[in-house]
Amino acid sequence: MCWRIWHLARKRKQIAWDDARRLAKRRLEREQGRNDAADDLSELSEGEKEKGDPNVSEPIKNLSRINSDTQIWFDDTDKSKHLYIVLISMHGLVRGENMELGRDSDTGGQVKYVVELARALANTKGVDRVDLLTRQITSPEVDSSYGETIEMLSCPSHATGICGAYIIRIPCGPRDKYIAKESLWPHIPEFVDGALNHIVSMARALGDQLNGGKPTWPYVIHGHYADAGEVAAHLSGALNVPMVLTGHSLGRNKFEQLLKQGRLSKEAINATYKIMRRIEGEELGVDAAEMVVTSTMQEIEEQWGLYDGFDLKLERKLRVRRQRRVSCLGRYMPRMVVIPPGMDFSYVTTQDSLENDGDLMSLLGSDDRAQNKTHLPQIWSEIMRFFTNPHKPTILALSRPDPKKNVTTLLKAFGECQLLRELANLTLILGNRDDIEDMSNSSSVVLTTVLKLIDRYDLYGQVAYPKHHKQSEVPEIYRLAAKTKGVFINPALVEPFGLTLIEAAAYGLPVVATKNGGPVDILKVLNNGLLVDPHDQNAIADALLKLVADKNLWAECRKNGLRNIHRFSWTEHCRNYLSRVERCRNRHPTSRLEIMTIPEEPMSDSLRDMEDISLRFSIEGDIKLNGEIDAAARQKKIVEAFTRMASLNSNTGIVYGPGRRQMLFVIAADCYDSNGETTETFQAMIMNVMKDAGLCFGLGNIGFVLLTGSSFRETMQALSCCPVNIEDFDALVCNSGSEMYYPWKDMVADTDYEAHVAYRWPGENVRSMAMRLARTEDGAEDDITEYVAACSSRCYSYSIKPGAKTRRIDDLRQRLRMRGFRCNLVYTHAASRLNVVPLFASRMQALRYLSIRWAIDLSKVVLFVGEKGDTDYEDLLGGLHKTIVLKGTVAYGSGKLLRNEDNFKREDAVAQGNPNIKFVGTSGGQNIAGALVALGIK
Ligand SMILES: O=c1ccn([C@@H]2O[C@H](COP(=O)(O)OP(=O)(O)O[C@H]3O[C@H](CO)[C@@H](O)[C@H](O)[C@H]3O)[C@@H](O)[C@H]2O)c(=O)[nH]1
Ligand SMILES: O=P(O)(O)OC[C@H]1O[C@](O)(CO)[C@@H](O)[C@@H]1O
Repeated sequence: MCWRIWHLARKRKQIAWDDARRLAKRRLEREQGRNDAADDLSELSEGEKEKGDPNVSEPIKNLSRINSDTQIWFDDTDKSKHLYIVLISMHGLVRGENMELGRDSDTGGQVKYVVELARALANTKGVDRVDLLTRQITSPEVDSSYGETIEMLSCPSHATGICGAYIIRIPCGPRDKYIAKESLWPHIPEFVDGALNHIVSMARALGDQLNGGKPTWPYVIHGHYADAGEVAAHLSGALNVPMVLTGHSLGRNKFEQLLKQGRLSKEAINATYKIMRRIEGEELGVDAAEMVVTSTMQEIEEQWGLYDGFDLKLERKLRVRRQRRVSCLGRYMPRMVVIPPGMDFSYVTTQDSLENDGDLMSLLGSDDRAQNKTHLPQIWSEIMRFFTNPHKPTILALSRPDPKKNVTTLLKAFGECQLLRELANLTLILGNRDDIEDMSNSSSVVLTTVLKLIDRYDLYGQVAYPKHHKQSEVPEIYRLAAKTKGVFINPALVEPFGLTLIEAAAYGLPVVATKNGGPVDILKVLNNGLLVDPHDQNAIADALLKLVADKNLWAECRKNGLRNIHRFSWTEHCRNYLSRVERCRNRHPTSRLEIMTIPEEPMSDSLRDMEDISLRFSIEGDIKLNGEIDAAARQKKIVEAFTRMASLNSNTGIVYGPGRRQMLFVIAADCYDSNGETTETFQAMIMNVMKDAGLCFGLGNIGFVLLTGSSFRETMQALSCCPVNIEDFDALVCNSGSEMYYPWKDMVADTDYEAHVAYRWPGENVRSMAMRLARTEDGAEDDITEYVAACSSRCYSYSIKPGAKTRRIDDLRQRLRMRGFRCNLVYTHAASRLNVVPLFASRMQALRYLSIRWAIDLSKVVLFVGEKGDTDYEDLLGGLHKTIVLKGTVAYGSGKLLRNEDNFKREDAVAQGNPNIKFVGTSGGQNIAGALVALGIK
């Protein structure tokens, strides 16, 4: 026993020591990065003063507006915009009515936030349509409403009851399973492709309806939480439209808090919460976002401030340079703005602000109506039945059953404070449950601990913990607590914002709240309660006692909360939000994306679908104009038309350049020998794929694309040894996705594509820095040198000396981020070469670009790869396309230089058992044909 204790203590010490070392190292690296950047940016030379930053398109006089709270949306100009806005909240069970908040740790404030935001934005002048994209879940474990492809959000405040806000459900991952947010990561590429299909169809349909046939691309794509932040980054890159990010809750912060608790090692935290994968999603969101919306200043300074890609001082410095129209030397930081969420006041009544406890008296049996309690909310009796003395004030805690909400410390505080137990009851609303055994592991641990603590302190008759409540009953729960002159408490270890605090204030309930996170800012505005250290149970008990026992303080806090709650308004949020988005719109989709493909012979199905799309919009128009039209029947029709529209692309063939194509075969096998020279397997593999394609489908029906890490010149050289015509390729994508050429168009480079991916490219500014940072500390000067022959304006290539050590991709990317440089990095040629390309350039993004331009359904694309490849190999495996892995074609990959496996594992990036991937033994015809049959495409 002694030995075990000694061993445990030693282990704890070791964890603490390792973490301290890790943190110190990171801090040092960050400091170095910031100093580097600060040094470069410190002087504004005469030359720089002349140069304008290419990323700044707005005139200086407008820039001040972004800092101004007085100028708001549509103060000044054109009110006849037709904006299409895309919001994404990937995880959780999202629906417009009867939300299942608190069902598990995925279903909380964010679900409510995004649905209310979608409604409020759609209700704002100038906004035509808002799509809230989320994951479709068609599992018997959950309600069938989560499997509906489209849900029209009702808007009670709108005269017609609808406002143009929709929830669009995109399938990804296993169709019949609910997947917790921690396990969604490998399915992100599939969600991106599905979302892209939807957005493109919608942009074209809206364009037909409102814009004379010119697609109405999203005004902004807004990702919520790390997972959707990553989705939004890819989508905004694919379309070149502005991106906004809201974190809701941040991984680095959660990680630090969990380490501080000292119960779990870094490895255990990572295994449970996939925290490093999540942090990378957040960093990528910061790389790509024009703007980050936060709920409080604390979130910017103390939470986003922990990220490699953000530094408040550096961001300010860059902003000043932009305002002075001085070059930012290729560095970029997103603008962070505080726009707190609003409250849905439709459930708040004037009674809530009045001193009136009549209903409570009747519930408690002390007035004339005691015999007739039927008019009282059911949930009141559900709570009151727990209490021996229901006349006491109730302390209310309402949260998801998540360990970080820290209700166990609250129970200890209550259980161990005799005076508090005498003065008050405690009500715990912790989601809904039928059987604790059926809850997710973390939720059932919370509930079990709660029950054990109630038993330990013998709190029977003093604590209520009802099993069920509906969303519509939540206002009644706050109301009841207010009527008993109770207090709301949020003791979370860290609370990024805290919607429950503004809800409590709106119903006249004073609060005690954690001092870690958003509540600090909320209480500054509302001044309706006390802040506490959530780790200190005595402080919690003292604060509760103060508010319960001091009638004047209680009344003062109630009054302040009610008086100031209007500061949290969705209408204001939207006006402020749109004004700020308007100021950061420096990127626009290339006009190439506007090309609509016309089927050679118009298909009757397609025409019918087109009619349906128009029908759908006229239906919406009807509903908006005449409230009396039967919304339910219309909704059904809309869904039918929408579903047919979604399949529109797949019904048409692909028509472009050289002719009509039914499918696209994309060759992306990285065939290099150990020296990085292209092997003969490359030519043999191309020949076989083309031969097999011809045998299966007839050559003219298949389009071919090559995706490679080689330069254009090297690619041409390698293909010239191939007994196939270069013109047989419809496109060559070179230098790891940064350049695109069309052999059927005199081999010209697609300059639109280059412009499309160039956004945020630091160009010459990163050229020598990338090389310097890629060397390890103990490396020699000539370990890595520029490989000029492969360089181009959008790709810097570097040779790596055989046997030399270089930094892994994740390490190098982190160092560049710390200096404000945003790039995509790829090791290619069997790790003998590094390509530094624009952030939005990649082989996968090139494929997405072609899919939009040529109106290709991505599920009709077959990608041929080896068993390994360049460091972007993993990116090629996920998505809607099919993949055939040609075994034995690639002997040497670059994968070992991708990332430190301590960070996150391959299974957090690539979906296991993906049915869209088939392996074939050799590239022989029978095998490829067999794989195509197995993939359901022959
Ligand atoms: O049993 C429950 C538990 C919660 N809720 C509701 O769910 C929401 C919970 O929101 P919040 O208290 O803000 O916490 P989280 O669920 O953790 O939400 C995340 O996202 C919110 C919106 O950004 C932020 O306010 C939070 O700080 C952040 O942790 C509130 O509307 C509650 O009324 C219920 O209806 N029933
Ligand atoms: O940081 P964590 O623990 O993942 O949790 C916070 C998140 O939980 C949820 O609130 C559920 O709504 C997320 O959507 C939210 O943003």
